[in-house]
Amino acid sequence: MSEQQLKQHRDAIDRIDIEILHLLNQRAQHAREIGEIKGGGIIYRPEREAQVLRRIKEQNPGPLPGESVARLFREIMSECLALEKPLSIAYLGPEGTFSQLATLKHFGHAARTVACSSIDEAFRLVEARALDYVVAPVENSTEGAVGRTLDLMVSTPLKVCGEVVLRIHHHLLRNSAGIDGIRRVYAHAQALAQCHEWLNKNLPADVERVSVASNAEAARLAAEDGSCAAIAGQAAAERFNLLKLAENIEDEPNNTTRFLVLGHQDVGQTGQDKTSLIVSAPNRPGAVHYLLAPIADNGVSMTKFESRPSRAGLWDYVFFIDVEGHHDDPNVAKALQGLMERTSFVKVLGAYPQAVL
Ligand SMILES: O=C(O)C(=O)C[C@]1(C(=O)O)C=C[C@@H](O)C=C1
Repeated sequence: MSEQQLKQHRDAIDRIDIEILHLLNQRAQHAREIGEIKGGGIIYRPEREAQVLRRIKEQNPGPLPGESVARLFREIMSECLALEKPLSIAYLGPEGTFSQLATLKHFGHAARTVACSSIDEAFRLVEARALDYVVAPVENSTEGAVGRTLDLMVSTPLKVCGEVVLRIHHHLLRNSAGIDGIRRVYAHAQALAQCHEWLNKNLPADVERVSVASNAEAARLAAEDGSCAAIAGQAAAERFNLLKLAENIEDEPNNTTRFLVLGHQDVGQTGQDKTSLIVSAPNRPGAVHYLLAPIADNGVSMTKFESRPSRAGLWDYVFFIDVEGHHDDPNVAKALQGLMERTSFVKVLGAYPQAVL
């Protein structure tokens, strides 16, 4: 390519960048005016954001991939929303955890993310309206449910208004090169379990495995002591300046964690939604089958079914159920009505758009 051709393309990029700049600011001006119309009401509208991102993916002519343009527009909306009112989001800290990554993936980088010392504290701060939303891990594809989040959902007045699905990649991190001399590996219990086979194959049997409160805490400890390693993600590696001795060491290559976003609002329909609910059933043969019949009878698909012992009575269970559709969709509404006729405890946690990114 000649210098002349290069210059022509760069001149075109310069012109386009200025056009994009003006268009971005026009967009932001509309968002600011929408903020004034909302007049102190609810600013964050998950249903509208999902529609914007889905439309962008559908109408994307390329060559940029749909996922990439959706990520860019995620950030554009994040900045536009911050002009209306900056949001503060609680997550299970410290900084550098997968919960923080999930929060940024969902709300974009203009949101203020606030690290909390426990999932309980994160819920409490949002319940007390000190922060706007909480992002809490609810299930991992390899390790299953996050019990504490499920337990909190039974009693919280908060409503589920979104979901985030995050691919989880774990790395073996250390403050110097090579595996020799590692005496101990720190990680969150779930990360240790998710990398169990890799550790068996690749580290000497006498290396101690120590579970700590978070992956970021593991990275912090490994940064301080050269005889220790950590299992954690990219964000923690960067934050604590650690070397990656081995990448993507999770046993299950499609390892994903699903998070729920909770706040104080109801979310409208988008046509591609989920509804989360909790029901209880007595511990009798056939009770669960009888209870769930209205879901199948109304043609509603169940995407999750998780049982947990109820705190109320010995051997009674509560069931965490996700179904496709919004609780205002006619078939879902009928299924819920049927459930309510068959059990004394149904709590609809919320309806929200299916994850777009
Ligand atoms: O449509 C709105 O209600 C807006 O406030 C605009 C906008 C956007 O930037 O597109 C910003 C924040 C909302 O969460 C949804 C969309």
